[in-house]
Amino acid sequence: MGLTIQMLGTGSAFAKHYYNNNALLDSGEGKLLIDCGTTASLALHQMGVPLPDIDAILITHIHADHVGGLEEFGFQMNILHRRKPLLYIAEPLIHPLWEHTLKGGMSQQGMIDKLEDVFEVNVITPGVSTTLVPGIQIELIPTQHIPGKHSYSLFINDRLFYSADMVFDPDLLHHLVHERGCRSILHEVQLQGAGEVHTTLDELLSLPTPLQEQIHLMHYSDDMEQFRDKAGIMSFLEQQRVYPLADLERAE
Ligand SMILES: Nc1ccn([C@@H]2O[C@@H]3COP(=O)(O)O[C@H]3[C@H]2O)c(=O)n1
Ligand SMILES: [Zn+2]
Ligand SMILES: [Zn+2]
Repeated sequence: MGLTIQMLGTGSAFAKHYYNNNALLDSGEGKLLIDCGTTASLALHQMGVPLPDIDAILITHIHADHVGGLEEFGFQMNILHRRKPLLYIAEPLIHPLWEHTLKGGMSQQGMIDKLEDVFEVNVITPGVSTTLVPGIQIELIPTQHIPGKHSYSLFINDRLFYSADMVFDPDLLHHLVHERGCRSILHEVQLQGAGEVHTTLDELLSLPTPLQEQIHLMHYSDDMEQFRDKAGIMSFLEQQRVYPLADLERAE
């Protein structure tokens, strides 16, 4: 079986019709969860995926729609399943994830006082393609989102670019497609307004046609249906649909 990708949700941080923009990659040999937002455990429940079936979690950046479900995930796995989930994370995210996000809910005197007490923490180095679960290699690519906050997009199996929340970076997209063999792009999109911390639909529409053909849109707001015919040849990913990676790639 080839790699499949299933979005737990495709919504922006404020969406109510769509769950948080988190993804489940399945190589057939292992499952990797990309981000674990506030709605992750409910979405996984609806998808029929028990938490212990997930082999590892990878975090792109610290916002609730990407890490807000880690407390429940960690507690469920530790308390109900007696296992520490494997957490892949870039080193600069460890301190803010524990001190600013999880510690308030998870710390427990004499038992839990650091991230490693709940998760099996594996640090991954940006710029280095690393096998996280069998059949899934990820390279973290630092991308800009919020000034002063670290955020990492993903290059998966040397062929799929998965944007974290990020401002428009056309040079990176050109580089990946023309020099790195990238064959499809899952890109966050902000449908209306100025893209101060996100990439707008208008910015993506400014890309050359062959690049747009590779782009599938995610992390969109509740009014997405009004934009279906305004996105040109770019398509909107559907939450919880299982996409074989090959189906996301443009026919040559
Ligand atoms: N400077 C900021 C910071 C945050 N935000 C909004 O808050 C959301 C947090 O999650 P997100 O998915 O990164 O989207 C962010 C913006 O909608 C924003 O619009 N501008
Ligand atoms: Zn987000
Ligand atoms: Zn964000």
